[in-house]
This record gives sequence, structure tokens and C-alpha cells, in this order.
Amino acid sequence: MPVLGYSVSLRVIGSVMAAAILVIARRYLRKRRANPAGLPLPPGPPRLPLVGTLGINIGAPWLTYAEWGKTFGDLIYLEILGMRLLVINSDAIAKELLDKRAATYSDRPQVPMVTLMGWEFNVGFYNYNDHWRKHRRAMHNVLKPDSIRSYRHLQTAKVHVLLRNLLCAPERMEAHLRTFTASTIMIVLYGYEIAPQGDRFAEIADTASEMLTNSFFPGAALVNALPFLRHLPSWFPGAGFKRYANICRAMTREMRDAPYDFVKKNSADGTGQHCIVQEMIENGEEVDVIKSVAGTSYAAAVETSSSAMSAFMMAMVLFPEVQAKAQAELDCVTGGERLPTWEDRESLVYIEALYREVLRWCQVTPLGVPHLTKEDDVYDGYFIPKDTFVFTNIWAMTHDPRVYPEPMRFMPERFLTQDGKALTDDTAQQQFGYGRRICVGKFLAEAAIWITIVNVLACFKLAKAKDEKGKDIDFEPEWTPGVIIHPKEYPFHVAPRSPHAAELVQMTEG
Ligand code: HEM
Repeated sequence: MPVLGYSVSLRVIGSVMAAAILVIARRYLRKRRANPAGLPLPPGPPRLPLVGTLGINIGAPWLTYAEWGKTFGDLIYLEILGMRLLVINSDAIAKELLDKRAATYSDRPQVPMVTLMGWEFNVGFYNYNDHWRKHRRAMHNVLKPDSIRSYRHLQTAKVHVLLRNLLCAPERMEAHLRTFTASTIMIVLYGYEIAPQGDRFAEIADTASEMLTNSFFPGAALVNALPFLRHLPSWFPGAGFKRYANICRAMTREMRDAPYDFVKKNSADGTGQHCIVQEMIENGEEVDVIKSVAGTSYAAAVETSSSAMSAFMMAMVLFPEVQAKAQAELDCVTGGERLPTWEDRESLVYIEALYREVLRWCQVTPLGVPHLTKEDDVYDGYFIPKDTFVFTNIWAMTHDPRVYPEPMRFMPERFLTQDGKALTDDTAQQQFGYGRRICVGKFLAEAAIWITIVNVLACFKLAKAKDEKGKDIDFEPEWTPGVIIHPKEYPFHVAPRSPHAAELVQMTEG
């Protein structure tokens, strides 16, 4: 028996080896066919079999990639559990690949958990095809600069609510910023006023977004790596990801349908107000397109915009001299007698530079949203295979000391000419990504950020909190991990700049 057992084992080992050789040979041949010139992959750290590249800072991978850039250059190739990754550390290469070779670099990776959770309606996750084109066109139509101008009065009204909230409960600044971004996008999209507490629409949308952010726990990661597992029934041992996904799916459905029904009902009652969904109905867009575009916009707007605004607040706490200079400029224009308006923008040159510096300094999506290569490509003598995830290291680009000396310093002067004029070209636009997948909501986001910055500066002074001895409490800025990141809690003090500034805030009521 042992002899038989031994010979069976030998036979098994033999067949496994033969299969392995076959797989390796086929892979090699496929590689040769795809890469006939046998070009090298872009440089990168050594890769171990199966696991691939190790040593990545999971909480802040953009920092690892920026560091590796010093050794390997601005284009780095990695592999993680069989996935191919390309990291671009330079704006010029990102433009060359994602803008100029858009046909190859505009796809998105598909993640099984996203579909299971009902998030597949999100236009940002669509494959690069006609379905995406149709939605993107509809979205651009309502979010382009000319279209969003008609929502400025709503943005201003919501900023005034933010100012009043800051006056009443300054210590809840972070919560106010979030309410502000959610209520602004809800009124612009659906003409819907969020209730100050426990709003159903806002709650389901926020929970569904949070569940998506948290959907990379081990079981879910496994289904992402082995998509056939999505067919497991939810009662199956180890299929907890499926039960999690089902809960989220019910929420994403409601998040997409309920606010749309609200607009339809108001429109039928004659009580509706001008909003993006109403505009799309009037433009004759398909119901499905409207629901997806609006649901995507809410999800894409809240976390991102509130992150940028929090970063602005933190910058003002850390760099009081910048705040004082900006406030001096504002006072020259408004005389300190009124709140600033959109019409003041051209006169506020330093604040224009400050606003650009916010976009450079803050880190909303440090690695952007991954693109996927649709075809093999060759760049600078390197072979870039089809189905490679492409990450733009926006953090590295906006913190490159060769372009922005002392990158962690908040210095609006970077965006001014020698004689104090605003630079004509806006060089810090990387925050919104590249190519055909560039952020479609960027004009709305930029407008919201600018109007918030000027109004907060007009009314409040942000400063470091003080300890019991009256000394400033120092801190280093830190960010939460994730695709969209956010300043971590820090000690601050916010108060009206003067009794008159407080009066101006109160006068916005009614
Ligand atoms: C500070 C605020 C924002 C930042 C920093 C930001 C950033 C980004 C980035 C980096 C991308 C990926 C671009 C790429 O693939 O190269 C993106 C995509 C997208 N953003 Fe934004 N975004 C912001 C606000 C908004 C808002 C307000 C909306 C909608 C109203 C929005 C809607 C979208 C959509 C739909 C996509 C996916 C586009 C596509 O795949 O075709 N974003 N955004």
C-alpha cells in the first residue's frame, strides 16, 4: 500500500507540475503575443510570487508611492495579489496618458461588491462605453458652468445657514460643514430641504455611502478577488458579505428612487421648484438616467466637498497670517459692512489664490479614482498591459517640492504673479482628476468652496484652541485613511471676528 500511495503521490505531483508548466507556458506565450517586442514593464519595487509588491503604507499609500518615486521615477509598476497597478506621480505623464490617450485609459475597474450593494448605478463606476457616454452627457448638461449659475442663490442661502450654525454652536463646526454640503446638494438636485435632525433621505444616502466605504472587510475582499463567490446564497457559511450587501442594496434603491418621486409629486402638485432633476425631466431625459445621475451626484458631492472645506478651516487655524491677509483684502472690498457676494470674486485676488491653494494643499482623493487600461500600451519604452489599474498620485503631484517648494506650507502667494496678480492659468486642478473621467461636478464644487471661503472669512476668526494656561495647543495636520480622506479631529477655536460680524450673520435670517 505505501508503495502504491507513493506512486499515486508521484503521479499527482507529476500532473500538477505538468499543469503548472502548461499554465506558465501559456502565460508566457500570451505575454509574448501581447508584448511581441518583449519590452520591460515600468520600473517598480521587487514583486514576490502570488502576493506581489509588499511594503505599502495601507493607511496612506500615496506617501509610499511618492517615496518610491525617488527611486523608480514618476511611473511605477506594482502587482498586488495578481492585480496590475500603475502609479503616476507626475502631472505631465498623467496628461500624456489619461488626457491624450483617453481611448486606452478611460475605463474603470469593476468591483463585484459594488454591484452586490446596488451601487452599480453610480456613473463614476461605469465601464467606458456608450452607456457611460449617455449618462456623462446628461450629467455634464446640468453641471456645466452655465447651468449651475442658476443655483448660486441656493448655494448662498445655504452658506448663510452655515454661518448661523457656526455662530450658535461653533464647537460643532465639522458637523455643520457636512450638513451644509448635504443640504446644498439636496436643494440643488431635488429642491428638497433637509430636516435639521434625522432626515430620512440624508440618513439613507449617508449610510449607503458609509457602507460602500467600509465594504473592504475580509469576506468582501474575497468576493472582489474571486467574483464567482457572488453566487453563494446569503445563508451560506462565510457569505456574510452577501447579507451586508443586501442591507445596503435596499438603501441604495431607496436613495435613488425616493427623492426622484418627491420631485415628480411636487411637479404634479405645482409646488416644485427649479432643481436639477426638474431640469432633466424638462429636457426629456430617461427616468433611469435621471435617477442615476442625481443619485451619483449626491454620493460624489458630500464627502468630497466637505473634506475640502474642512481642510480650508484647518489651514486657517494653522496659518493665521494668511487668514489675516485675506480678511484685510475682504474688508477693503466690502468695507466690513456687508457679506461678500459672487460679484466680488474678480476684486478678491488674494482670496482667489488662497482658494487655489486650498485645492492644492488639501487631499480629497489623494490617489484619484482608478482608471483601467482597455488595451495594451507602450509608453517611454515600457509595456503597459491591458486591464492595469491606473492611479494618479494627486498627493505627490500637488506636494512635489520641485513644483511647490515647502509643499506642506499653506502659501497662496504660489498662485500670484510677482506684482500680486492672479496667475492666468489654474495650475492646481489635479484634485479633479484627468481625461474623459475628470470630475463632472467640479464647477459646482468649486463654486461651493469659493462662496464658503469668502463668507467664513468675512465673519469668523479661526484659531488654535488654548490650554488651561492660555497657551496655543499645537498640532500636526492628519488625515483619515480611505479613497476620500478627511482632516482628523484637531483642537480649534472659532468665533465671530467682531460684534458687527455677528450682527451680519444674524441679519441673514429671514
Ligand atoms: C472638492 C470636491 C470634489 C473633488 C475633489 C472631486 C474629485 C473627483 C475626482 C478625483 C474624480 C475622478 C476623476 C478621474 O477619474 O480622473 C471625480 C469623479 C467624479 N466626480 Fe468629483 N469631486 C468633487 C466634487 C464632485 C461633485 C460636487 C460632484 C457632483 C455634483 C462630483 C461628481 C463626480 C462624478 C460623477 C465623477 C465620475 C466621473 C466619471 O467617471 O465619468 N464630484 N471627482
